[in-house]
Amino acid sequence: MSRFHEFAGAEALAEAMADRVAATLSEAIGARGRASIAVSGGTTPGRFFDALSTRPLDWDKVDVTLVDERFVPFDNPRSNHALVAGRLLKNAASAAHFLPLYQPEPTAEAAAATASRTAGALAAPFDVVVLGMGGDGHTASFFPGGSHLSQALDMGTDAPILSMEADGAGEPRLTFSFRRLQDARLLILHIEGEAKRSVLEKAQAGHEETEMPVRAVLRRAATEVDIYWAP
Ligand SMILES: O=C1O[C@H](COP(=O)(O)O)[C@@H](O)[C@H](O)[C@H]1O
Repeated sequence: MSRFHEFAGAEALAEAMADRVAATLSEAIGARGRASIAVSGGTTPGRFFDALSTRPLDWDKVDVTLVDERFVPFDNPRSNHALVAGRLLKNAASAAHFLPLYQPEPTAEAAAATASRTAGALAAPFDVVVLGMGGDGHTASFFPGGSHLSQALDMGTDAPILSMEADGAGEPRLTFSFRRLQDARLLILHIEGEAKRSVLEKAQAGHEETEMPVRAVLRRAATEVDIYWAP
């Protein structure tokens, strides 16, 4: 199940999404003393990060992590951590506590095991999860043909963070499991552009998760998905 929120442009979307996310984090701090958010990387969330970073919140009580990461160090231009550091962890949000998925281990598999003990130990469920989607129907690092795709999508998988290799992924990846993402108190899928709207419609029209893993989120997430879209 999902709700579709359409905006005239990317700026309006970023501001509205930042208001919604900030309100959810604020409620969480009020209710439980701390709040958690897992965000995506890639090219889409930059404007949203800029907007969210200015929202007045008790940011020192907010834990921020990534839904997925490329297995590259911070100084690599493809690092999702570097994106979050530059666009989100600034202004008021510079006081937030960031938990990285990347770990300087010899393999992505070893890094996933280490990250499972750190970021993976954040209390479940997340207060907020913001997912993106690739043109191939991947979300987080649930890639079609991914080496650990079936484990990542399996609700029986205990490991909170897994490694993933896939032809379309570039470098090896680290990803939170579907189980750890799907029950967030606020679960957002953020996409922009006509091409991604078409990909979304194709995903909504079919069932096969191995073909388009975002279908797991659209069809099986415990939390209703809020889809934010602008042309
Ligand atoms: O590789 C990734 O891609 C997706 C989508 O990225 P975009 O550039 O099309 O916005 C992103 O959600 C994911 O976090 C990232 O690692």
